[in-house]
Amino acid sequence: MIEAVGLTKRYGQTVAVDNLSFTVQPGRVTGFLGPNGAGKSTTMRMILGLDNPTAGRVLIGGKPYKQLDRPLRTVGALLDAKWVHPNRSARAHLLWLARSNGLPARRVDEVLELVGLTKVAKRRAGGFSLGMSQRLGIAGALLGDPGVLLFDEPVNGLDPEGILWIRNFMQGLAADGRTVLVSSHLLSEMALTAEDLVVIGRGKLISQGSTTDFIERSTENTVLVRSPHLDKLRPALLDKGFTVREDGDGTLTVSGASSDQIGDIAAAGGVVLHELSPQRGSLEQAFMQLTGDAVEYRTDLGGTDGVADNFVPAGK
Ligand SMILES: Nc1ncnc2c1ncn2[C@@H]1O[C@H](COP(=O)(O)OP(=O)(O)OP(=O)(O)O)[C@@H](O)[C@H]1O
Repeated sequence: MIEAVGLTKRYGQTVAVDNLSFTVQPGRVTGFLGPNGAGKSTTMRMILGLDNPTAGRVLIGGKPYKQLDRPLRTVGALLDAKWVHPNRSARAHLLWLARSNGLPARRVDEVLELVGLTKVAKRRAGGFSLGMSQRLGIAGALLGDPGVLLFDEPVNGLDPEGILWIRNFMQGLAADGRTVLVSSHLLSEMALTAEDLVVIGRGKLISQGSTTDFIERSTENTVLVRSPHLDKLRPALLDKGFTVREDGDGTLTVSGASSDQIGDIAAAGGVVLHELSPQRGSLEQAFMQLTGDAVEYRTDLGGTDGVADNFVPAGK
């Protein structure tokens, strides 16, 4: 478990992390989300003892990182996949990491196998594709067989196969009972990967809880109805107090009613339906809704499109 209490980090005038409290539970993947500059990387660095909090604390299994006896056996992290000597082979890189942390060499071969790099273990890491580099970074994080894992943007720049592999792998680690915290700007991917979310903006906590709750709380569930008899159905729905929006293409979007209710009303009025489909809000819509005011830089394009552009950092 990771537990942050009143965590704060100031760099001069900038408050990067502001009185942030949250917990990350074992046995599930927790997504760490926030607009650019929200303080995610700074928080991860503080969890890993790479940066000292100005105030507050963050504990891993009840202890600050610096008090862990054998840190690599407690927590593993992938912060920067390219953090590897380019002329070293994958195996040599991991052996160096293992030796400097008192871990046995046989563990290197185990983690290479786990991430599927055994066949290329002797190739120089500098020539690796991004996907292979991410796997090597993950192998490094797993060396000490830690119960807590942190991944900063692990799917950035990966192809769909690489993204799927990382998703399954992280979910497998969580299913083993590990605590897995992962930051990402790919919200559709996070919606599939993370059961829980910690969402921050301008260094402050915006939301913590299950991904499903986060989406349901901040988006509206509607039902799309297609029928050749909208003129008959519309007044019947309004009569029941539901909100109806005419979409202009032979469909209605109904708020406040379940598809069962709409189906019953249609049947009672002898209205033929060609489509009746519940529309769920997306993580992206929920994120826009809840983090709108916390965006550090915003172009004035209007609408959510302009805001969305700011969430995808250049080069990330
Ligand atoms: N070493 C530093 N010195 C000064 N300011 C810093 C430093 N590190 C981070 N900051 C500032 O702290 C704030 C939070 O940055 P951080 O990199 O933690 O955000 P982030 O959520 O990881 O952003 P991104 O999604 O763009 O990676 C930003 O305003 C950033 O400019």
